[in-house]
Amino acid sequence: MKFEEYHDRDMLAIDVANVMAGRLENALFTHERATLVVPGGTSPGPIFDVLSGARLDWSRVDVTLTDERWVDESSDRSNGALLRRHLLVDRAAVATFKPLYRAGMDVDAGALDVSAALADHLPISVLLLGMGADMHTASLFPGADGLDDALAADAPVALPIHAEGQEPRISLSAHVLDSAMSKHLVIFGAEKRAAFERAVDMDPRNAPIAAVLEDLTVHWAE
Ligand SMILES: O=C(O)[C@H](O)[C@@H](O)[C@H](O)[C@H](O)COP(=O)(O)O
Repeated sequence: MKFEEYHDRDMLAIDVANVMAGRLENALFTHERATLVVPGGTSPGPIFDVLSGARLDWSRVDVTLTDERWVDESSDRSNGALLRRHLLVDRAAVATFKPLYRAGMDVDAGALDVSAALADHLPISVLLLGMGADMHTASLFPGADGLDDALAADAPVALPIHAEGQEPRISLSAHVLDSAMSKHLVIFGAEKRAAFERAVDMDPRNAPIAAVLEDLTVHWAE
């Protein structure tokens, strides 16, 4: 695991976007298509704004999310809508977006459908993760209903997660995230840095980020 510290969030966004673009390009040298998986939330937007302009063959890139709130894209809670605004624009507009939300399905049925839809697009070529101060990543929240299943080695690709205070969520499973070829975590601020430093020695059931540490590069700014 590597820990990269940046002078500020703008420098981090530019560098992380550049690293991710380079890893996508490398994947496309040896594979017909590449799979890019990114989080929602408030941290990654500036990275997307830079990455979307990267000069690479986006027509051969499949983009999906680490997790999604089980809401329509018209909701301001939708991670899919966030991607359409910030990542699937500019040169990246021609990438193939594979949303996790399924209108007309409940999250259980949706998770089965997503698992089938993503099976042929694994392993992930480039993964960007976020993390909460509670050490959750994707929608793998400590104490959530569905977390133990999502941490299992034989977990399906995607699962429903029900966490206190959250709308129903769908999340990629820990082993799918952990098996990504290039893995990056973006966290900001002292609280999340301290939480991450505690998490590395914790049980993933209490600190789900601990389930995806292998070969992870952490990108941090105040
Ligand atoms: O649906 C989401 O919210 C994200 O996918 C989630 O996994 C996010 O990465 C963390 O909650 C951190 O969120 P912030 O970047 O907003 O702190």
